[in-house]
Amino acid sequence: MITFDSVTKRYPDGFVAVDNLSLEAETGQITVLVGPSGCGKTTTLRMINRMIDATEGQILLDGSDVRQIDPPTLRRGIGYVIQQAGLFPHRKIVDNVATVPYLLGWEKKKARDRAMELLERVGLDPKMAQRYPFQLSGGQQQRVGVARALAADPPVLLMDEPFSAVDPIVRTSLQEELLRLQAELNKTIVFVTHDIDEAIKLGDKVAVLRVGGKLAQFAAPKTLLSEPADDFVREFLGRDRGIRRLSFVSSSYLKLRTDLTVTSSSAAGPSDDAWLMVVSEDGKPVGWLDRDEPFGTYVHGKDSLRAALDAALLSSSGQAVALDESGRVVGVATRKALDEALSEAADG
Ligand SMILES: Nc1ncnc2c1ncn2[C@@H]1O[C@H](COP(=O)(O)OP(=O)(O)OP(=O)(O)O)[C@@H](O)[C@H]1O
Repeated sequence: MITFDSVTKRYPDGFVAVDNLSLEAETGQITVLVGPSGCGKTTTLRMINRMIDATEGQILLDGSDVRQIDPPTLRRGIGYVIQQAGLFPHRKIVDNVATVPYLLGWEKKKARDRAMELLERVGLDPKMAQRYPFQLSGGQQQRVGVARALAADPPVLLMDEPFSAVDPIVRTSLQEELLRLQAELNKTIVFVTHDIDEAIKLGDKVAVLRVGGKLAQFAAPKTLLSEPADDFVREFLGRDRGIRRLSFVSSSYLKLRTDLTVTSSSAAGPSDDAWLMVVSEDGKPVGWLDRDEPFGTYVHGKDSLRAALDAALLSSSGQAVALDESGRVVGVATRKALDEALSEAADG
């Protein structure tokens, strides 16, 4: 766990970049620092590995004051990923990833084997290992940056806007990759971004900072969206806060109709105006009976209410087709069911 205890950073010119910050970044979780430009995110992050020293207060790493640990020892246990990866341009990818193991005196083969294993882990083709950084795309370079930070298996990972220099599609896949990796590795990650959507997607907890380095709110994404502490946080979260909050509401509350499905073999014409979902022999959705309209599906109980609503909006039926995890139809969520679930979500 990383504990900030009343930490202030005053730069030599007197400027206060971080003001009396107290928060805890839990072990094995992703803690995101988010806020507008200049609010002190990078300063906060760099005080953890002592690239910058705090002026007042204490930062504790599993109970030990980081000021009492000499910086090289401290940094051995802390991986660091920055924007645009910061790779060494004249070193091959494999050697970039093996940088820290080499510094730690690992034998060359062991260091390279570790680098190859990590390249695969972050989703890169092993063929990339022999290339130089300029021969990789921005997204690939970021993956290498993550692999390099993980090379010595540090328990803590600091990430400073690591995905902000890549296009939105690559960015989404890097975010997903990070969540997948984190599910396996359980690192203590402190992640800086100015993008609130990224913060909400990645953070177990999110610290919203305001200019002047003051903590505005520190909470789980769900709480931020439902109970922003003040107008600054509310505005920073943006306009569609209500819709985004549905991402944290389970679809398991939706009441399903099982009488609105028909099997392909028994399908007859519609008896009334109801939209009936035709289901194949093996339980998969085929389409609406006698209506050439698209349909949307979601995984019941696993996907969020937002996903179910999105599925419903994909056809003029206004209904979402509920599947189990193996893709078999378990029922249909009607407009009425969605409406009820939405009112409950609005209350809660
Ligand atoms: N060495 C320094 N001396 C004086 N002021 C500094 C110094 N370094 C940073 N600052 C100021 O401290 C404030 C916080 O900077 P910091 O880089 O931590 O912000 P940030 O939230 O990471 O911003 P961004 O999102 O733009 O990267 C800024 O106003 C910056 O100008």
